[in-house]
Amino acid sequence: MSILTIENLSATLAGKRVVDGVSLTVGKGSFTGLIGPNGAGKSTFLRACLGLVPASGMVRLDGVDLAGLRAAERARHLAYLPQERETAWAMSVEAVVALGRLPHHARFAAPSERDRAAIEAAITRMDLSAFRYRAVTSLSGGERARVLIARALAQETPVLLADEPLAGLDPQHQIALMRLFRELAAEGRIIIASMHDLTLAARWCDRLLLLHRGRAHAEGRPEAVLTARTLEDVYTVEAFIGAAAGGLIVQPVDLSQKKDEDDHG
Ligand SMILES: Nc1ncnc2c1ncn2[C@@H]1O[C@H](COP(=O)(O)OP(=O)(O)OP(=O)(O)O)[C@@H](O)[C@H]1O
Repeated sequence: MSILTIENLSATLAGKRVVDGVSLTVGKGSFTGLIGPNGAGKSTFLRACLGLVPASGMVRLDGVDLAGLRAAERARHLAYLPQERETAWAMSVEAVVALGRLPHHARFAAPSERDRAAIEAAITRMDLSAFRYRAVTSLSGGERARVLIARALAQETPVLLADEPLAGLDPQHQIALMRLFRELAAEGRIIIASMHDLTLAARWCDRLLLLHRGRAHAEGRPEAVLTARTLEDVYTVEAFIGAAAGGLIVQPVDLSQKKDEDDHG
């Protein structure tokens, strides 16, 4: 039973406390949505979990302190999809996905049967077969995003931390990705993904962590976290929250516009 325990995680950047004492415990099979307004600290929280920014607190996977591991070993535990999708070199899609296997074999070693199977599975899952020999630099933003997700999948880690994986994807691929994350969780992985689409977060995540000014403002099941009051307090928007088959629909609305129309109509 894998359990990821994040205790009192804090990070300070340029003298500002950007992540402030955030704790979260998630077990295998869970898909957690990390939500919060721009600048709330979501990316920094994920990067702090990975040891990519100086942080205090503790991140443990099944009791193992991840900060104490060497980079390659940590990469066998945690895969990370960064927010930045730029790729500098004109490598083929297949070669980029294969980079996900680097933590699993000795430098310069030929890919094993297992490596090849993981690369194939990731390419198929991300619907990239038609692109496999294309240079990543020739792909559209959304296609490139899918390549980087495939690279993280090929890493075959028990934990996947994804920073805005939905950004740049069309609705069909957004839903496919949320379904995939649910499947990966059902296979026993731990998924934490930051996102801004609250309806997708509510429908597909089994829990949400809402960050606000670096702190955990709310955490729990989507219905408990996504209340009109919370959305107003944290996002300073009013929202239509409706129940529909498959989960909540959360639609921020500008109620002042409606009021103006009523007043003048
Ligand atoms: N390298 C840095 N130096 C100084 N401040 C930083 C740095 N990186 C991030 N910040 C600040 O930390 C805060 C949190 O940023 P972060 O990127 O973690 O937010 P976020 O919740 O991911 O936002 P978004 O939804 O806009 O991606 C912001 O105020 C940001 O300006």
